[in-house]
Amino acid sequence: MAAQIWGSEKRARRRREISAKIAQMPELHDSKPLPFMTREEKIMESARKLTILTEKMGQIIDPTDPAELYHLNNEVLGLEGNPMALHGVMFIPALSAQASDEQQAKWLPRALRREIIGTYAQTELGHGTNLQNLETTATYDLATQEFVLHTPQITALKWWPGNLGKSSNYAVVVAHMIIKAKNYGPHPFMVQLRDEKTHEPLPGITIGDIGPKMAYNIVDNGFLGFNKYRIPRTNLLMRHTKVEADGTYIKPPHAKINYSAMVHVRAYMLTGQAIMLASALNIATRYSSVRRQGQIDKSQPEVKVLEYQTQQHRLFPSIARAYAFQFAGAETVKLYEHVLKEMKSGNVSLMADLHALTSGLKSVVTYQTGEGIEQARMACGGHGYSMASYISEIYGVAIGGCTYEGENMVMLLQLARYLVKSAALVKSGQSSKLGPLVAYLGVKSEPTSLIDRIPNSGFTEYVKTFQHVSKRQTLKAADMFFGLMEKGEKREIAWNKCSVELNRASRLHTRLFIVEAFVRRVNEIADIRIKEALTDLLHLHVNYELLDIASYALEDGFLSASQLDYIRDQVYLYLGKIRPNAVSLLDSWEFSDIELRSVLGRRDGNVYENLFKWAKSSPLNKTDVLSSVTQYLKPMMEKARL
Ligand SMILES: CCCCC/C=C\C/C=C\C/C=C\CCC(=O)SCCNC(=O)CCNC(=O)[C@H](O)C(C)(C)COP(=O)(O)OP(=O)(O)OC[C@H]1O[C@@H](n2cnc3c(N)ncnc32)[C@H](O)[C@@H]1OP(=O)(O)O
Ligand SMILES: Cc1cc2nc3c(=O)[nH]c(=O)nc-3n(C[C@H](O)[C@H](O)[C@H](O)COP(=O)(O)OP(=O)(O)OC[C@H]3O[C@@H](n4cnc5c(N)ncnc54)[C@H](O)[C@@H]3O)c2cc1C
Repeated sequence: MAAQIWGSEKRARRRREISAKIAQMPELHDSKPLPFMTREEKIMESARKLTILTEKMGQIIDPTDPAELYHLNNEVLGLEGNPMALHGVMFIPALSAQASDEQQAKWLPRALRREIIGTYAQTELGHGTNLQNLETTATYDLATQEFVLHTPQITALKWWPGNLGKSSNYAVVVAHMIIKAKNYGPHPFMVQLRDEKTHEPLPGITIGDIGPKMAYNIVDNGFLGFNKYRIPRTNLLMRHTKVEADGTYIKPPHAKINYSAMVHVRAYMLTGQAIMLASALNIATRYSSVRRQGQIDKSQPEVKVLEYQTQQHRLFPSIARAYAFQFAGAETVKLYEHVLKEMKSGNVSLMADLHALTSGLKSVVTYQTGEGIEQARMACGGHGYSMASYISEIYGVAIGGCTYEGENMVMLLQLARYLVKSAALVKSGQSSKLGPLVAYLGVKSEPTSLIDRIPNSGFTEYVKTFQHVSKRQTLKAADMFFGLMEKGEKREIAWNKCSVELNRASRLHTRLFIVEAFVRRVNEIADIRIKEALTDLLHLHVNYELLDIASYALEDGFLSASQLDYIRDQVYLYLGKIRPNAVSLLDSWEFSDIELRSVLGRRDGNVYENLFKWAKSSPLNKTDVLSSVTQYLKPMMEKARL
């Protein structure tokens, strides 16, 4: 099963080997539980481990393999980020995709050797979503052949970029490029921020940390202002766009090609989200098979809380989602790598499809991951609320994904643009022009769902039902939009008035893709036992998801009330079938105790003793009487007694 999750037997074996090596290297372990550290201590601890990793990485992993690097990071540095998180996640990808060969030769080896630390500085205090209204400017000075970076007002301060505040000395900065008074829109520039020897900010740069956040507090998300700060013309990233010495602008082959670093993260973050969901579920499911509370049959002893159907209903559909996201994420990464290769050789025709797909997936996956992790926390009762469970930290980190790389509603609306264009093709009789991901929009469906009517139909009838609801909602939302325009409404106003319906279509389309990716994977599996376990999980997935969106299928009578009862019964049937495999389905992800950082989720199940040990190690317990008591509470009580 680990081979299915991680992509191959070799990958699963390598993960195990890497975890085993890390277990033998105490210098790479947290020196004390992260929840007991201050933010400064955590950053220091992370930087300490990061430096050791830079030295010893080659002994543990193949540093050129992104999957091994990701695993190493998760084990050693953890989910809360690290002082170089954005260096790998966005700075290097931005340089790789947007810098010319000559620029790459100059900067990439230094970045890869970690001679310099970089980040991606795009979002500002006043604007994150609407890139057209970013306010930082890069004005070309023809006389000196330099760009002059400037922050005209407070809202133009860069705000949020990870590791910008304190750790990075370089950044890819996105600014509006102005040449001879003409604004060419946002473009990426390579900018040195700090002196390489002293790490002091360079003259003309104002920089710092934006303060503590809901989670990710090891990352120094920062602010950045420029006061007429000059950089050479050749620091504009010039793989696709060029500016010649005389100010001549050579436009890129696709208007949005400079957004590729964002698409990179949107594609790769899906499996990251799956891992976080599976981690929280691993903790909750293991704990649920240790925790005994109450009886189902009063004549029997107290049961493990995992025996309660409500507990299973709370956890198991999310287990199925974690697998579904991992499989859909793996497919998306493959597609991304393919499109990137094509883009590098000048073919930009697949960019729109990839943008639409990753926009929808990013939104649905992060939202449902957040939901699943929060349910996992509640499933652990009181102990879930303790930082000893570590679930709250996983939650805080995971839901950051609903916001970064494009706020979820906004990204769903990006997919909706693609769906509406596709609907227009269907309506004008040009269905043959539909791309493969939306081809179903042009296919006539049966009048009613055949779920429960065709024995042994596998998952075909389910897929058809998802296709039907997605198609219907897409065409309905598109009709609403076209209808408003026909009545004379301006395009943008009409769009806004339909945007809730449009986003519903985007969610349904994305959920269909996730279901299809799960079905594709299960169909590929040769090993009978693995196939059987995953088929059970897929049954739960399709029935649970369909129940969740049933109103769309009921409103036009595609599903009947009796079919809905059948679907509900299937959910209960598969909850029971999955119960014996539940812990194993999560243990198959092979998270080590070091990686999980959870007292509740320990592999050995020795929860209570370790919770007590953990509590005793709280800094508050270093002394029996705190100074808050001697200074304030004790005098207060004494005064009251007089
Ligand atoms: C490697 C492992 C990674 C794992 C990750 C794990 C952990 C992560 C840890 C920490 C966080 C890390 C990073 C976070 C970093 C950031 O958050 S960076 C900042 C991200 N910011 C955003 O995402 C901003 C969101 N806004 C936008 O993307 C755009 O502004 C917009 C909403 C898409 C609108 O753009 P605009 O230029 O104004 O669009 P316009 O209306 O002019 O045109 C729309 C058309 O453009 C097409 N389009 C847009 N984007 C793309 C694209 N990327 N590719 C292709 N096409 C694109 C769009 O489809 C429209 O086409 P039409 O034909 O007109 O419909
Ligand atoms: C943990 C974290 C890490 C980050 N890292 C980085 C980084 O490394 N580099 C970087 O540059 N940035 C980074 N960011 C910033 C992040 O990319 C932005 O916050 C994000 O893109 C959302 O933009 P915003 O803050 O402007 O939200 P807003 O756009 O202000 O969103 C507020 C509300 O308005 C709605 N809204 C906005 N526009 C529309 C619209 N057109 N239609 C409908 N609704 C709309 C949104 O849906 C939302 O409900 C990070 C953010 C976080 C939380």
